[in-house]
Amino acid sequence: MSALELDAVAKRYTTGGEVVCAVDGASLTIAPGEVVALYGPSGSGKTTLLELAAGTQRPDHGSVRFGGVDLATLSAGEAARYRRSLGFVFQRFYLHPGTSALDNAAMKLLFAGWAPRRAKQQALTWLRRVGLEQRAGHPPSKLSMGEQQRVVIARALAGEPALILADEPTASLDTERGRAILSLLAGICRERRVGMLLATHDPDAAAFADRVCDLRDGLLTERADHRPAAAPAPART
Ligand SMILES: Nc1ncnc2c1ncn2[C@@H]1O[C@H](COP(=O)(O)OP(=O)(O)OP(=O)(O)O)[C@@H](O)[C@H]1O
Repeated sequence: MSALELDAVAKRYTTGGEVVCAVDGASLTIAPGEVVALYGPSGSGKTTLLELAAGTQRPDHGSVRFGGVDLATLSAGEAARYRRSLGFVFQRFYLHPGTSALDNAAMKLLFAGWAPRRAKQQALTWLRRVGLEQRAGHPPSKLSMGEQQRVVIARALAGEPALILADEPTASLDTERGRAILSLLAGICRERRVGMLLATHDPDAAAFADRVCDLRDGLLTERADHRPAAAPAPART
């Protein structure tokens, strides 16, 4: 069964009498462990589609289902629980500056009510998995951009997410570090059977996806001839 299914989803914004069709009848499925890129220029509707997938926006038409359940039918509490089950990886890291990589990676678990010791153990497991165990005690200011994004990935995966929503996750990184991060993230998603919707305007990032959907003015077209890029050699980030 598909993890996420968008069926003929449309979303318009009206501002000052002007109507913008941000997403125009998009249909898309993501299976567990599948990495799907939304590739398009600024303003093409990528973030809106991610928000529809997260349930933070409601479609004007069509449906968004997760595990077969239409998000529109969820109560406020169920919708909040669904959002908590997602892992978010953004261009900006949103790391807490005053605390260590370990505390940052554990933060979501602590908010979710995990006991501190267990949360830190889980966070450390994921920092180890992304190659940052030796830097666990460092605050974000003492980490490189690539290392900070690895903390974000550890934070997202520590909660054992049902789905990862990534919005331009490599935009703050140079090409080599971006490739290393994407390769790591895509590899973990496939290994853990977690689907990922990856919004990007970077062809290098899209290349790591199993499938690529081109977005233009809210219209989505899946590429028929896409083949995922091979993982690059490990690089320092
Ligand atoms: N809250 C909003 N109110 C009005 N218009 C909006 C709103 N959010 C997005 N839009 C418009 O919808 C269209 C799609 O925007 P969206 O942010 O989804 O695209 P994007 O591909 O993610 O762009 P970017 O890469 O620049 O973030 C754009 O024309 C944008 O101006």
